[in-house]
Amino acid sequence: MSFDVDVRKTLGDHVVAARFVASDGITLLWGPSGVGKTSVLNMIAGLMRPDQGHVSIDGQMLFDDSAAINLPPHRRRIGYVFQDGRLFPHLRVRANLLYGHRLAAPENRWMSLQAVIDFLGIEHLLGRWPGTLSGGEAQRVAIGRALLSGARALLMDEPLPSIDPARREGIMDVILRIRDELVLPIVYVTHNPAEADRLATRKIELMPSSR
Ligand SMILES: Nc1ncnc2c1ncn2[C@@H]1O[C@H](COP(=O)(O)OP(=O)(O)OP(=O)(O)O)[C@@H](O)[C@H]1O
Repeated sequence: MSFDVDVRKTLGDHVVAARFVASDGITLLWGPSGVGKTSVLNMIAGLMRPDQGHVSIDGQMLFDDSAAINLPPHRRRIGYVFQDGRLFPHLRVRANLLYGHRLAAPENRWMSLQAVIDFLGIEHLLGRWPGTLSGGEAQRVAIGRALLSGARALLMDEPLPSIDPARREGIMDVILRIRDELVLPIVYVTHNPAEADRLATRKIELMPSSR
């Protein structure tokens, strides 16, 4: 499994640009605040359209401006885990987990609900409302929802700062197990050097540039 990303977009006075090829492991996007890390994740996910470039995963072109290819987010099979979890507040944990699973084509559902529950240790949370979860619990559910959607890669945008420091270690272990046991490639954004050193297989440094 590999990413091939070469994207460029002008946002106001800034030009956001990133170019990398990444195989398995955790690819860290690194750089100062405002350089465009989240924008690059959004371009990979299909939530923001690059002005130029391409995004492919495992040889399948997801975006290519020169060939007018631009797959919508739900057809990219890329899971996105946000800093704040973003669970659906009106659905219990079980329904949140199953949301993307029901929409995924059966042949892409490579993990069952039970396998995800066991992997993340969240059996006891299934009947809870998102509003009652701790930051760490909510983040586990968000990761579970991404895995159940049939994702072949994950994007993670600062998934740890919203979590109580005592629970961060547990989520970091989950992320390392996703890398090593599930062998899913992850593109990861953090500002924390210790987290970066612990997790990064490779580091892509984004440089500020103006137009
Ligand atoms: N939709 C948009 N329209 C205009 N400008 C935008 C848009 N989205 C982001 N920007 C700007 O583009 C720049 C890059 O933002 P982005 O959030 O990608 O940076 P970042 O590196 O993730 O920052 P941080 O580390 O602070 O989260 C910022 O100057 C931001 O204000």
